Amino acid sequence: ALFYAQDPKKFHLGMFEIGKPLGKGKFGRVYLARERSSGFVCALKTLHKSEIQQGKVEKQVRREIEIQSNLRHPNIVRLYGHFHDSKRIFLILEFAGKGELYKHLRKEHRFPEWKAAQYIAQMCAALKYLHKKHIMHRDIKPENILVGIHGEIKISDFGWSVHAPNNRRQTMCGTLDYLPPEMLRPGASDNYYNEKVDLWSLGVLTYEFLVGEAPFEDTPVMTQRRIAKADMKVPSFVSPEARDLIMKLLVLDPEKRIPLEDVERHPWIVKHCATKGGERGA
Ligand SMILES: CC(C)NC(=O)[C@H]1CCC[C@H]1Nc1nc(Nc2ccc(C(=O)N(C)C3CCN(C)CC3)cc2)ncc1C(F)(F)F
Repeated sequence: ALFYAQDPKKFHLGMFEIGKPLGKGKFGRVYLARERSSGFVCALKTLHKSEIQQGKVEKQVRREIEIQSNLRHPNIVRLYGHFHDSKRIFLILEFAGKGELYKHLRKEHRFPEWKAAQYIAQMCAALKYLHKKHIMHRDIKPENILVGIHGEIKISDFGWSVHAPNNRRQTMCGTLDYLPPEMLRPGASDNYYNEKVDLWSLGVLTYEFLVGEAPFEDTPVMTQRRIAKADMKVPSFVSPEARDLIMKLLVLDPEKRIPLEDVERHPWIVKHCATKGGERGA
């Protein structure tokens, strides 16, 4: 709300006091920043135009800005505005006080079931919000999730998100671990997939939170083969309820994956997430 004091069209670098670097994004650094007149603290993500042009990702960046600017959800990183100078594009983003989820996961090796269930419930809420707008994220993984000051999680990086249905083939970069089989299937020019791709990735995320590694982690060739057959083993230390949810999300046929409404009501989620007003009599 602080930003609305300014005319949204006139953001510029001089408006911000730049603080410590928060880390490196894909196309440039991210800095802690404070908007001078309001004192509002945010994250300023810089994208180098040269690298964007080389990477031929202008369209993706424009889409990321267009999509994320219109999203308002506690489990989605807010994009308040953007501006550019001769060399860089600047995204004015919500500052997440507890940083990058994947760093917490690496440090803790794996999350206790109560924490994993609460994170998955929050992911469900964010995905329900996106899917209602017919937006599929398509790149759900720990690296794209941040942690807010109260321990709540926030997804970001909408570079791969698109409005469903989508029958264009995009070249994916980075890890294959989270890709659903229908995005790996070769050929089929009318290759058609929809937001159910995010359900598969939610299953991979649940597995990785509880086990500490992705279910199909292997060499790239083997990973693709194992995804295509949903070939994975759930270790015995994972509770039967959690295993049940994972097996209902990692289903080859997108139509047979458990919908988000049923994920929210799943016994493993209900057991660990006291929903407000949902409590049964003690
Ligand atoms: C989803 C996307 C793919 N990821 C990103 O963009 C990454 C790329 C680099 C930073 C992050 N982007 C953001 N990070 C924050 N908060 C934040 C980050 C790092 C720390 C932290 O651990 N340190 C400073 C530590 C403190 C201790 N020292 C030792 C190491 C760094 C603490 C808070 N808020 C908003 C953003 C956002 F996204 F809005 F830009």
